[in-house]
Amino acid sequence: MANNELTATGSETDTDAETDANRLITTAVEAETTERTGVSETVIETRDLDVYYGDEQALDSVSIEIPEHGVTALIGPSGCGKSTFLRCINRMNDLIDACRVEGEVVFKRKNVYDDDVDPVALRRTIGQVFQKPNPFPKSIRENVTYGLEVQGKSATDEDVERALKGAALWDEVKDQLDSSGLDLSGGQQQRLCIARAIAPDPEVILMDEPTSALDPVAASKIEDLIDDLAEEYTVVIVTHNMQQAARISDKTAVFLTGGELVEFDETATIFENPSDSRVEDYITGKFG
Ligand SMILES: Nc1ncnc2c1ncn2[C@@H]1O[C@H](COP(=O)(O)OP(=O)(O)OP(=O)(O)O)[C@@H](O)[C@H]1O
Repeated sequence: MANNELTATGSETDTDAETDANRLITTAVEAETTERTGVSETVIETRDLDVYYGDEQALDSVSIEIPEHGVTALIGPSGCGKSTFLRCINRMNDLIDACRVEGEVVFKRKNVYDDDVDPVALRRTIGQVFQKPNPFPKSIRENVTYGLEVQGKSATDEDVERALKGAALWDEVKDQLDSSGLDLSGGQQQRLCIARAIAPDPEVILMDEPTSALDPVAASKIEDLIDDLAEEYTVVIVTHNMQQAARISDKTAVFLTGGELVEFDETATIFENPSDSRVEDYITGKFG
């Protein structure tokens, strides 16, 4: 959990730990080198989104406008509905029988829950990368070409090279494209999954804690990659790591227990000057 990471700074008292946590986060915000400023169009908008698993409500009337390009981070304590929210965007929740969605998820002016939306096609336009790298037990090349071939398109060598370069993996694997994707390291496997997600040329990439199963060096490479991807794609990322959110995101949404979206703003504002005292309490480690 982020709290543990933030307080594992050798501080002797809670107050010291809080100060250290704030300093770490502020430094991360200040250190963010890529400033993607300017007005961006909304690409995903949810309106009064409620989600239930059986009788349990997981999201409570969430309305948000996510801008095109850049990185939007979703943070909040365990069980507050971050992954549920992410899965609504490309209808991955359809695969969970007990899940019921009410309200709207508008992607480029179209409600993705309209009857005429094909969820499989939607998931190619809104790709997803999961917490644990999950390459197919196939060659590196086949992992990348899969997304194009299920659309009935033949994938060229150029397509493979483009996707692997886009995922910052090409130089490491260009001489072993026919080896199994499972023989790669964890970090390389995650970049292969990113290459697979970008091969069909999506507009949005959803990432659910994409670095939490990786060592710090591999995680740092993925963070750099996310920064590059955000030039071309809209990236929405769930993270438990507040320093990571501060480092890599342009905007941050804070969810709290009960599936409530409490605050959504520029990342610097969320970490340095949040409006809601519950956000400040969460960020300074008072709960969560
Ligand atoms: N497949 C499911 N079936 C039933 N309940 C679920 C399912 N997935 C999530 N939930 C419940 O919905 C709520 C929100 O869960 P979700 O995984 O979206 O939260 P989260 O903020 O992503 O949590 P974490 O940070 O621990 O991953 C929780 O109470 C969880 O138990």
